[in-house]
Amino acid sequence: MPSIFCHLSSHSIVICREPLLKFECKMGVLAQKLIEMIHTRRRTMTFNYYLACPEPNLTYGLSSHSDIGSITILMQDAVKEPMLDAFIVLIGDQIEILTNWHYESVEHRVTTNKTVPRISVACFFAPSEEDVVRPLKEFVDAEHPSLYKETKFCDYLRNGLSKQLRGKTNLKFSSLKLLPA
Ligand SMILES: O=C(O)CCC(=O)C(=O)O
Ligand SMILES: [Fe+2]
Repeated sequence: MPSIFCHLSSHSIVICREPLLKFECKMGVLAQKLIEMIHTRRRTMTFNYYLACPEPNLTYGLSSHSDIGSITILMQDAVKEPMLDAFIVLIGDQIEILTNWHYESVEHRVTTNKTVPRISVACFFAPSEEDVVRPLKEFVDAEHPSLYKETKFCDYLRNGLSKQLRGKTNLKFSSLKLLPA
């Protein structure tokens, strides 16, 4: 079993490079920077098992949230079957902050199924806890003032983990503008 974890963990780094390289095509900058800043640092993985629920409309597997880190690679079993043999790539809050809201972190939730349980594996890539995250200078100018203050990732993480999941409210912790409650 431990070797499966190692295999998944090292492959997830390779998988993570692909979507990050797409950033370069769009922005003409940054892919390497994003890769260096993000994926080589804090890497965690969760294995999720969602029980079947006879009344799925009355419960969530996981309520609505955006991921605290930079990028999440999600592997799902066949239950949801959005696309077999595909990974889902979710942009997390740290990419929203780094790109000064050029890319938005994606709000998502998990629903349950009536009859079958569901399994997923999520690989979370994030800055290291000592990293200070702020919008990269390439995304800040007179027309696009910085929307986020400098935040040590460990403080952002601690704040996020101390709260219930609730939409994109974690971003308030770093935001320089007033966000709706
Ligand atoms: O299990 C899933 O499909 C998503 C899990 C998730 O969003 C999370 O762990 O942050
Ligand atoms: Fe998530």
